[in-house]
Amino acid sequence: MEEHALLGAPPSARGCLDLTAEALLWLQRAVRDASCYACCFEAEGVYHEINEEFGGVEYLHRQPDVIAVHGFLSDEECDRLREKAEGKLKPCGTYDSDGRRQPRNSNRTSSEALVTQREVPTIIAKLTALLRCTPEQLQTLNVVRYTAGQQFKPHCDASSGRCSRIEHGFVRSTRLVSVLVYLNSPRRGGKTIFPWFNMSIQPCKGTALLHFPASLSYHHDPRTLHSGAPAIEDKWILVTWMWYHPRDPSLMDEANVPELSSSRI
Ligand SMILES: O=C(O)CCC(=O)C(=O)O
Ligand SMILES: [Fe+2]
Repeated sequence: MEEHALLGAPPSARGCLDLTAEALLWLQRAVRDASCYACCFEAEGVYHEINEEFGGVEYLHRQPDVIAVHGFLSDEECDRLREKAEGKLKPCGTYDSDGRRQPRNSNRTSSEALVTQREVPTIIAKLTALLRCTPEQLQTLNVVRYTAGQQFKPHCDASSGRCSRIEHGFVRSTRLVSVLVYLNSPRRGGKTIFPWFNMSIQPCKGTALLHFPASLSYHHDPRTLHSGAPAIEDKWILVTWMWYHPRDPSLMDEANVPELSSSRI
């Protein structure tokens, strides 16, 4: 792999990260995108502002911003979420460019269970306070479990421009904030990795991790490429995304999503 004008030597050559060939291809494509959008980062790179006064906020990286919120969920809230989802998990799907769910996909080998907002009112209140958004801007929450060897290969959580039609009930919108909350603390494996700036985060129970996949002018930020590295021990997370616009309830109504259990968190 040649040294790149923007990136310098690839990360593996610098001995920082052992990237797969696939990840390097992603990076090359990201570099191409980045040169297209280089001017936008300065001129239009305005991102959603979260509530920095929310307890536990720590910037792990700036431009692009990656934020940890320590103690976002209590141990008990994490345990109760895992209990809710246990036994209800199904293999994760992925979504094509038209937002259609694709069955099992080798890029994302974990299992998931959707959690309706009515089951987790306390968590929704925390999310809306932290993100400064309405519940209707939140994509239906998802509890995800990775067992040994399972992973989510390098990807970005938004693509350029508004989504082509309807995704998860959101119309011609985009994801402004990605939120994942670690529900346990595996000691080995399962790191969240941002190869662009060589950052890897070891899951820590109750910590939320935020990044900003697209700007307020709908430019996706290729620097936010990230992956969930293969798990060694079980890894559990809660994931959701804050969208630019509220969901259209006639297209995706959580009233039609079955509850995982009768307990409320
Ligand atoms: O599991 C992780 O650490 C990353 C998950 C992720 O990127 C996603 O669900 O979009
Ligand atoms: Fe992601």
